[in-house]
Amino acid sequence: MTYLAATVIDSEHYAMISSPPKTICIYGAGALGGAIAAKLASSQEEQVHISVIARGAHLDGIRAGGIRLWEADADRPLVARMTATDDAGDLPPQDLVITGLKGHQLGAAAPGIAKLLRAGTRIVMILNGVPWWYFHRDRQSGHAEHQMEELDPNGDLWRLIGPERVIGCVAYQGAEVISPGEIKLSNNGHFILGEPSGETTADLEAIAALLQKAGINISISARIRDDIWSKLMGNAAFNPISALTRGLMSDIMDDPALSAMVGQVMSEVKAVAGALGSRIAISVEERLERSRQIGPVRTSMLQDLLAGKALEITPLVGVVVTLGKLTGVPTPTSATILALVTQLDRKNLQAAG
Ligand SMILES: NC(=O)C1=CN([C@@H]2O[C@H](COP(=O)(O)OP(=O)(O)OC[C@H]3O[C@@H](n4cnc5c(N)ncnc54)[C@H](OP(=O)(O)O)[C@@H]3O)[C@@H](O)[C@H]2O)C=CC1
Ligand SMILES: CC(C)(CO)C(=O)C(=O)O
Repeated sequence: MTYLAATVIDSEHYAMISSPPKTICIYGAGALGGAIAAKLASSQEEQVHISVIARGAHLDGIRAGGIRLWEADADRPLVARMTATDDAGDLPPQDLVITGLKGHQLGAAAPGIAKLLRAGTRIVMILNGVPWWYFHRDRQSGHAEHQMEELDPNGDLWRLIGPERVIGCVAYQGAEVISPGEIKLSNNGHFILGEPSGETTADLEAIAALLQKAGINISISARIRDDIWSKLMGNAAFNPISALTRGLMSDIMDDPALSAMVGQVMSEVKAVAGALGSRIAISVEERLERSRQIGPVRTSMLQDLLAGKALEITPLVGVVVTLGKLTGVPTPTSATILALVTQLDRKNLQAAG
């Protein structure tokens, strides 16, 4: 396990009652959530209980044959069986919940997630983009505890879950559900975990160790917001542009006009992040080069478009524009892409019925 920056210890944090956690539920066991569930279920001792919340045909697939997980370049899948349901009320309160939901799906799932909580339950939220809890215990922006209505309509997540339970998670791991219950990873990726406060808590270390033991590459960050923005420099550009063009990441990078547009979005995201007090060490040129190395990957937004599902637009694109306005940073390219991809989403959902 690596530590990405110096840490500050602060005793005021939420703590798991059972550490390491004995009951773990993955809520939204899709591409990334399902991959983590399969690895956890295959690596823990008997007394640790892993369950998943999924729905529809994917849930049927998991119930019938477990999660079949194809690591990148594997010649056979890892098969992991676990308790699977679409009703959180079927499960007892948990020590740890890991969400694999998209940012725009969290609000609707909040009452279900709340059923899994008791004092001390921690929640790792795997998310691209700016998360709903972003300003909780934020000492760098001057907007501490600011709540973003567009990410958390009516404040349901803040009220029913509570930002104090959350551990942020940034995923550098490509994944796709390729058939019900079957998941394919596109690389041997890694995940970054961090408390919103920047502390290295006992919970954070216990959860990181648990995931590491399951064969997942984990880093702990004392500045998780910096990591969120560094990742978002890519997703704010590639995800909507890939949906608009139906192109793979490599198709976008091979097109000079599109890769220039990616660079413009990256500059805007970096400027907004800087205005909120984040330190992004990577330059736009280095970030572009890193994205080029990812190769022929279908982004999660393109996967959703092709499946006729709602797109994760607000956390990845809309919030960049909103926070640009909050901080006085111009975001013209992001605003244009936002208008285009919002219309695409509307038409795509109409066509899907
Ligand atoms: N996939 C990738 O390569 C990467 C994704 N990310 C980010 O990680 C996060 C998770 O993405 P990803 O793994 O792709 O997401 P997926 O869409 O693959 O998984 C989400 C799963 O949750 C299910 N779900 C949604 N709402 C509910 C609900 N109320 N009850 C039960 N199940 C529900 C979805 O079902 P349904 O399909 O029916 O909606 C789906 O199976 C996103 O923020 C994404 O941007 C980050 C890096 C890479
Ligand atoms: C493009 C990718 C895989 C980069 O990790 C991603 O984050 C996504 O598809 O949302």
